[in-house]
Amino acid sequence: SPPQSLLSVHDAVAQRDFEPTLPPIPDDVLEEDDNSVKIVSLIKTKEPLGATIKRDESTGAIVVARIMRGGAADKSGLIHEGDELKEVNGVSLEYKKPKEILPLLARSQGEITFTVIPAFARTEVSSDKKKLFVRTLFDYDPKDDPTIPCKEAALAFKRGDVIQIVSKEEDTWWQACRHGNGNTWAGLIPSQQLQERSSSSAVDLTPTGDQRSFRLGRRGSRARMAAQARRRSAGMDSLVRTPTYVEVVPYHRNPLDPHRLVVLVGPSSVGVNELKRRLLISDPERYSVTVPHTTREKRRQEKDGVDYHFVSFPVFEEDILNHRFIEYGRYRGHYYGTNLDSVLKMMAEGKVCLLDVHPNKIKHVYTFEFKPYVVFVKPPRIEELRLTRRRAKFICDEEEKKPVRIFSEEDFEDMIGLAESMESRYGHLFDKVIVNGDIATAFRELRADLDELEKAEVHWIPAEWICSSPTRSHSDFTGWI
Ligand SMILES: Nc1ncnc2c1ncn2[C@@H]1O[C@H](COP(=O)(O)OP(=O)(O)OP(=O)(O)O)[C@@H](O)[C@H]1O
Repeated sequence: SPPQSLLSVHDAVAQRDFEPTLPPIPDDVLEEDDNSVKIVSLIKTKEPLGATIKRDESTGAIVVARIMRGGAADKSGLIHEGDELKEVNGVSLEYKKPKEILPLLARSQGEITFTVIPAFARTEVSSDKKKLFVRTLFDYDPKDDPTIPCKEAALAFKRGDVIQIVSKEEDTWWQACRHGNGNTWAGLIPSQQLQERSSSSAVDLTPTGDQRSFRLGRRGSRARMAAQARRRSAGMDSLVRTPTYVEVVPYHRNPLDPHRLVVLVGPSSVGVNELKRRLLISDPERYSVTVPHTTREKRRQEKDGVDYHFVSFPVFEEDILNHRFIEYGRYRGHYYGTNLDSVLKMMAEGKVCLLDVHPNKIKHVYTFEFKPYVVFVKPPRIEELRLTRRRAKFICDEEEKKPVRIFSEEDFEDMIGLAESMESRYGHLFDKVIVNGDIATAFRELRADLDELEKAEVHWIPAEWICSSPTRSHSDFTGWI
């Protein structure tokens, strides 16, 4: 039994300069998970304990990353790799970063008490980590599905819902249940293979040539003709795999973590800038945008780092080669661009950074470091565009004689067409869709959604952010105790 083995550990190590003991658990400590919590005391000398700790990115827990062979922690036999540390000398580690914990430990000498959840107990407690969760990328209503073997046994869902897959035994029908509403029974859903096979609709994969420029070239008549040609050829292009499900994992945001990057995308002139502007003025303390980089000369009234980051050609080009630019372009002989470092800077300042890019740029920030929350701004139906944009003017092309003009029917059609191709091509990356009909309504909806994001206990983020990031250097900070 555990006490027996601990005693023998005690005997084995009592002669040395540290002394593991297992004191009784005080009544007031963590009583809700009583049987999974263990209190461990070690006597610490000037020597380190011989362990490293890190923060588990998906749960936010502080866990033992490594036990160094032959070190004090190792010899005690009381702490193991994967154990979660809850408290040190009665001080809760919740929301603490490894680098804040290290001084706590460095200061202590003599008896040092850890409250831990052993790794074996943790796997039961947080077995959510083992479960398979997916975000659905299509609407599913069994009532409209003639192929489902039993409509009553099916699970309906809306695109964007998070569901748990409980069985993949059959190739055609999987079993899934909703997360968190207490319903434990599962329902049938189409398997990935089945869904891919049954939706034979072609998805337009043509590159959408409208590089959403950052305030530089606007779409001129040539671009418009190209857009029309693209739309005509739509459907003749290669088929893509239909988006079905994407694996997600829970992420519990530590209040001290940077805010998620908010990426706003949408067809040109749909109103992305307008919404961004309203967010910024609604709460300038909270929201911010990045300062672009440029190689052009600083004008007298401009401030470096405020209007632009003014850099030389070689510096700019080196950053291009190092993939530091999310997007960049040349205008009148000079480079302009949005650099990853300026995004990180805003995030480090505790701001909600708003980034406005073409959806084909999302991939540059599609990592755990940025945790992008992607909002797609979509035009309403054409009737509503006509009504709401009656008086709106937009910048269509700086090269044209009349760079600012009112919307034409053709502009509305282009906007809707582009929105459709963006949605079919990048829709799997969108966390939220806002229809920008009436601007006040769209803004309210966006603002409310971002407020909710701030408060959310669990964020469902793509599993690929956790699994395939080899260089999570600073978030996977390892502290040496
Ligand atoms: N819901 C709306 N109702 C009326 N006018 C709108 C609405 N949304 C945006 N506008 C107006 O439409 C014009 C274009 O909007 P905006 O500049 O925000 O587009 P954008 O998506 O940022 O375009 P671009 O990518 O080309 O810069 C602006 O004059 C803006 O005020």
